[in-house]
Amino acid sequence: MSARRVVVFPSAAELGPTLAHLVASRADKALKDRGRFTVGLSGGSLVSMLSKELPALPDLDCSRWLAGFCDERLVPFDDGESTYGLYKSQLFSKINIPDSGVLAIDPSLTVHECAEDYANKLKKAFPNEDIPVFDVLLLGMGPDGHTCSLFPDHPLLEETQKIVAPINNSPKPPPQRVTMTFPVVNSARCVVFVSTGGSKAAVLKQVLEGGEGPTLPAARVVPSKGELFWLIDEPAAASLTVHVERQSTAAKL
Ligand SMILES: O=C1O[C@H](COP(=O)(O)O)[C@@H](O)[C@H](O)[C@H]1O
Repeated sequence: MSARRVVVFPSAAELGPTLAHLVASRADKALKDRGRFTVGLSGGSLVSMLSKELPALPDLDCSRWLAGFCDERLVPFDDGESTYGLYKSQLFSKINIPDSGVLAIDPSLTVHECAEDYANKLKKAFPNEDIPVFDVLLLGMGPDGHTCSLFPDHPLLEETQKIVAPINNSPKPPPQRVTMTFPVVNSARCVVFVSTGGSKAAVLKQVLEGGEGPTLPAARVVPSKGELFWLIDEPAAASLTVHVERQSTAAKL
């Protein structure tokens, strides 16, 4: 386990370019070391940030990228809630990632079949690993402390066998989703949380500093060998007392 780095930016506008540089630098390393770059994407606010910042990087070559989804909502791709649908129209259309480089769910299946099908796609994409080891997982955190579709007090938090699990009763709509489980999340080489806005301040304090009550899902993300970054803005960091790094402009991490 390497040290957690909490990096605070004045606003999301300064944070975005640093996120893009971080992804690009880990992609360069992965391409040199292993000939491909594997990245797990999350939905929510990350979609627009990545879709703005990644295409703005000069010379970004995504031809050997493999992008999966840390979680996905079980809705048709043309539904506004589909994370794949949003990335397809906002990001994949602007970068040179091949269709074969995107591992999407099959939304026509039942939620259980869909989770199994997506797990099989991951196993095929990572044939030499019992648990897929992604180069980078990009995560968000909801105001309740959930990450991926791993929600507080949900039995899925204890899942140790499956690499992808179905969820039928997500407290945040839509109710049916599939999600990577903690064994996959904590096997990644690098995990990057992005959390912005004052609505995240209280939960961020609990996740990063602890407190009473059960450990929130986002606080259970502790990569066993990989790096862990929290990229946050000043409003989200407002209540923190732990050590943080402050950056006023785009930085290389
Ligand atoms: O529902 C979801 O929410 C989380 C957090 O989203 P945010 O908008 O608060 O950043 C997201 O990471 C997850 O992928 C998504 O399915």
